Amino acid sequence: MDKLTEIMAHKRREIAPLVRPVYAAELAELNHRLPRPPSFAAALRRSDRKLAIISEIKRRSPSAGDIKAGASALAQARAYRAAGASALSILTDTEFFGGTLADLIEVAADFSQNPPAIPALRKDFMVHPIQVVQAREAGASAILIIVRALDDGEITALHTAAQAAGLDALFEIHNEDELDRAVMHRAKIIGVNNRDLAIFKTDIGLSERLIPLFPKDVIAVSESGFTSGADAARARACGAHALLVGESLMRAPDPAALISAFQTA
Ligand SMILES: O=P(O)(O)OC[C@@H](O)[C@@H](O)c1c[nH]c2ccccc12
Repeated sequence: MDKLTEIMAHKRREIAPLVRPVYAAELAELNHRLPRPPSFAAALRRSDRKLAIISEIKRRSPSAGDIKAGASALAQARAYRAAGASALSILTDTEFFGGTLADLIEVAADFSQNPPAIPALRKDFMVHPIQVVQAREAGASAILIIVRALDDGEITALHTAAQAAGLDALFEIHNEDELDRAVMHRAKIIGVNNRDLAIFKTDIGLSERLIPLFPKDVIAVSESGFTSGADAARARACGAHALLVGESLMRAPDPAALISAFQTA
């Protein structure tokens, strides 16, 4: 069994006790009642032509092991914001990545009380609309849809729920077939994960192959494996609007210097 399959099996077991029908009316009511989160999509389209940097809070991962065990999500988020990050990606999976939904709640609450708020992606293995309810309540601006991990019915349910709740969706893909599926679902934001989650090999060449095939109106994100301005320059050259960066920023003694190197590549 590859790692993604293992993670998805665990996630389905983890959320099983929470699963219940989630109707459009409930999501619309939630969206109406809660303050509107900052737009994730808008943050990725910068007017100054710099690359948008989605900065990730990730304490550990199956591929890297411990990255920054015990890191404060709030301190990390504040450092990223001060460094000019366009958006955050907050891992909320505990078992494999050492994050929690409480990390997202803490950061979103702090940012809304002490502006400016930058949008946060709930980075988790979404399988059911109940996780969209959680994301909206926690203060997220977007959810992740990993195309390879889901069937088309699940994708429709998640995407429809996200739209009803006022959230954007980042569709994550690894090959041409998954790109076709994301486009069929009318994805507005598509990310190429340069890391193959089955075997943990990272290759920015995957973005160079796939991003030029995106429809012109889609926001293009290149995810994983960025450590230098030279890496970022490759993503920009093939048409990426945004980079999703985790490990190198978590480890950086000065995230601001690295973010600025990525932005101006
Ligand atoms: O730490 P990196 O190599 O900069 O990668 C960040 C991000 O792309 C990666 O964490 C990621 C991409 N897709 C995911 C899906 C689930 C969990 C994690 C991820």
